[in-house]
Amino acid sequence: MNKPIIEFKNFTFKYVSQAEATLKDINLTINAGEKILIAGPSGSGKSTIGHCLNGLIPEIYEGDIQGTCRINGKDIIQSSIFDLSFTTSTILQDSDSQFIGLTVGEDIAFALENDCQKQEKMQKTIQSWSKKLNINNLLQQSPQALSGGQKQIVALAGVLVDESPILLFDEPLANLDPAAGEKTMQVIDQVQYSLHATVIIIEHRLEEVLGHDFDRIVLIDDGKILADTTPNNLLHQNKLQDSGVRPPLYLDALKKAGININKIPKLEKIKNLPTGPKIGAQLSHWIESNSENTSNESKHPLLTLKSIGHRYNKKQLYPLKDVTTTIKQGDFVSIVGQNGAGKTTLCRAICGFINYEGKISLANQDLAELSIKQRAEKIGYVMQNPNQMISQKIVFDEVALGLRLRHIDEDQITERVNQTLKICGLYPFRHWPISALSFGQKKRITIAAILVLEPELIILDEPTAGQDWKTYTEIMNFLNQLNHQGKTIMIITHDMHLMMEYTNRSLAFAKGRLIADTTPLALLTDDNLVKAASLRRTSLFTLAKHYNLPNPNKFVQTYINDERKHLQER
Ligand SMILES: Nc1ncnc2c1ncn2[C@@H]1O[C@H](COP(=O)(O)OP(=O)(O)OP(=O)(O)O)[C@@H](O)[C@H]1O
Ligand SMILES: Nc1ncnc2c1ncn2[C@@H]1O[C@H](COP(=O)(O)OP(=O)(O)OP(=O)(O)O)[C@@H](O)[C@H]1O
Repeated sequence: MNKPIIEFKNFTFKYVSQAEATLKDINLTINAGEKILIAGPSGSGKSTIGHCLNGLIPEIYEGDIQGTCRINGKDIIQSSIFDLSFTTSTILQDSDSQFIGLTVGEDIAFALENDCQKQEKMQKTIQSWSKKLNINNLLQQSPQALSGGQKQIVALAGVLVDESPILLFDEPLANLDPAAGEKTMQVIDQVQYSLHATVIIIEHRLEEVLGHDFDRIVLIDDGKILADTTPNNLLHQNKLQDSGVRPPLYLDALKKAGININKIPKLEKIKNLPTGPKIGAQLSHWIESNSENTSNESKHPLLTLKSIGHRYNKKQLYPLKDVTTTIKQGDFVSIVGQNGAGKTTLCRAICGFINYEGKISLANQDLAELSIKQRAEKIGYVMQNPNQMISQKIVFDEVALGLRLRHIDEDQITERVNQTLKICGLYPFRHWPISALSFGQKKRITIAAILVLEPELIILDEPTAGQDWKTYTEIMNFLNQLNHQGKTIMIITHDMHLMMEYTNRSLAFAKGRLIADTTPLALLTDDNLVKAASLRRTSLFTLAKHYNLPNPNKFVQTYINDERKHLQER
């Protein structure tokens, strides 16, 4: 078991187009059968490490290499992508670029066809994996007709059927609904157990992944390894926060309540936290001294949806149906629920990208009377996949495009674009080619390109998916600021804490239907709704339960109030 399968020795890599090395003097050994989490802020080089494991470096992404990187005993300089495809299976962050087959079934079969498996065995393998991942009803569908989360799960199946010794997952949870995310982590655990595979997961959402066991966390910052240790050791240090990775919420809650977490020996699982009365009493005291209810009831109706429906084709199992609700001026709405439930479809209808049943009005004007361009002046839409939105080569030009199309004066464009780039943390990159940026950085560009237009209603499809904590906070604080200035914001998200902390209202979807329109807290407290909409409670609820706090909701609310208070002070 202790045989190294991945060995980086004094490894430095510089992309051809970069002036500086992206990976700097990496020394990392991973043994066969280990399960490793690679965490670090956006642009720190996590995916670049992944590219070395699957041979994209140096074959596709050329650059200067110093030191060595050996995968399964072979130096990557001497291996081809083809050689490494037998060793490493990769699920990419951007699953769109991963599809080859015409149907989902064909796509999953592709890896097996490469291995020259018999048709019958292939069918069995595909059936078994698609059942485990709950996608057997999608096998005949075209991969391009899947929702964002469905694509992610199909890409995952394509990787798992391959049964390679190294499984590399680059942000596997980014687009999954909370229940599917948890299921995926369980499936990865099972695969590792049954295949004795080496599992490398690149993910910065520790809240979602740390409930599962990892041998080590490798923390990367600015191309260097900042820590390579057990989750428990790392949670006792401040390195995560210092490098901009958010620790799990329950640890933050313990700290906020004045509990010295360094005195607690085992931190990585809530169930292992000491259960004596002391911590519970301290948490209860914190709740009592901090409870206040914040509500910002908004008044004027802005967007009215009446019986909205859309069906892509006759085969569609659960078309969007009968969505009726009114979004008020100044609302900050989260749209949550199951992968494939129709969230993006609803937003496409609101923007007029697709035909729909029913009537949509903005401030009493029927939107059907407007052209898509006129609609876009009033409603800004930030899509899920940045690659579908980007059309320019240089960062500044991409953000300036909308203003240029509207013939705004060039001086004003420079001022507005620069201001937005600063807010989105992209100002230093303004003259960069977009192709040289990380996925997370590209996502931020597309948000900047919409924000710069200052529309009346902004709809964002998972703006924080794949974003590190710093960027997440920057983006959400910026949206929060816009919301406080009166802008109405709707946000599709699978991040339950984001929903709780930032939004005042949640629309929950399942199987094409709007099943709840309520406050985030009320939604997450209702067992039936949580199950039906594939949601998941955050670790704050689990902590409250672990300490038998009399009112878990009040505890969660206290945490949120505290976070909001700090937000206002910033
Ligand atoms: N193909 C490329 N060509 C040139 N530079 C690149 C390329 N891909 C990445 N980089 C550079 O390497 C840096 C690290 O990128 P990488 O994708 O490894 O980061 P990451 O830690 O995975 O980030 P994220 O969490 O945002 O995906 C980026 O800042 C980018 O400038
Ligand atoms: N272009 C398309 N053609 C045919 N069917 C589609 C198309 N786009 C989406 N669908 C189907 O419509 C349903 C709703 O998709 P939608 O993208 O609205 O889901 P979603 O709730 O946004 O999911 P996710 O959380 O995974 O992004 C899904 O079952 C999907 O397979």
